[in-house]
Amino acid sequence: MAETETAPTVIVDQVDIVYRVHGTGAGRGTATAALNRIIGGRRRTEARAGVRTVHAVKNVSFTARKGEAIGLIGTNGSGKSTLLKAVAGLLPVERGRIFTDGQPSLLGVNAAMMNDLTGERNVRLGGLAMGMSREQVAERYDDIVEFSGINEKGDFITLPMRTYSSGMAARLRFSIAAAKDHDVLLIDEALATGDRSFQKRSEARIRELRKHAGTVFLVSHNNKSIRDTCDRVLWLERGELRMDGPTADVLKEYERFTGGGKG
Ligand SMILES: Nc1ncnc2c1ncn2[C@@H]1O[C@H](COP(=O)(O)OP(=O)(O)OP(=O)(O)O)[C@@H](O)[C@H]1O
Repeated sequence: MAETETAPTVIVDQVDIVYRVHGTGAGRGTATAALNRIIGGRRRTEARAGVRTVHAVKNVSFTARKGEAIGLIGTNGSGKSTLLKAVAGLLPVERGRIFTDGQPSLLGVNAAMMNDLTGERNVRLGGLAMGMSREQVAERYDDIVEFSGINEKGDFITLPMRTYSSGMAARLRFSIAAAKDHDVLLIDEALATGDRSFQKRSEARIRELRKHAGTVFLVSHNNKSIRDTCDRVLWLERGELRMDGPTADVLKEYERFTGGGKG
């Protein structure tokens, strides 16, 4: 075995994920064309019965190891968030298997925060939800707020979350989750928000989490964040894993793909 090879934390083995949307009005226009492309014979019956299916992830396999920070890239709708949710155990797979070591924590911009409660209450409840004890939350509270930068322009932490911009809310979410060590931390776009100094703090924290032998996944449209944070990148396109390799190699191909238009 290679000296650098550490223990696997996530194994994704030939995974397919299909969304089924129940409703009326299916089977018209471009939706039909898209459906016909993505569904097999077995599911045409469902389509006729008004069940729309979206084959969001197709035959994806990879193994993640301790200490790795892995970027997930791909154009809109390519299946990045879907794959992350499945690794977090929040979505069932249609085919294949996902093994994870411990309970992965998903940190997304859509993660549940209670808008009518203050930032402070959300930090305390969010910390508990992340598995910290009451004492740990109390001990880390000041650091979490400082890390988030929420109070830089006033005492926002005592105001309800609904008064926050989406960037502030995303920063607070990241700060709560980052206050704890995770075996597997899944981050969806958190770093795309926030100013440069918050991004720098986040990147430094991700490096720390990696030192504590965790694995970090980062979904982002910000190639610079990916470059600064990740040593390996998975590129998904239309649900398929198009490339898996060192960050520089994958980003080079991806930038050629996105920057090159049709050519
Ligand atoms: N809850 C859902 N129900 C039905 N289809 C969905 C659902 N969520 C996502 N999809 C579809 O699955 C496909 C993959 O979506 P996903 O959000 O995983 O892509 P993404 O790469 O994260 O996109 P983006 O970069 O735009 O955030 C898309 O075609 C999307 O429309």
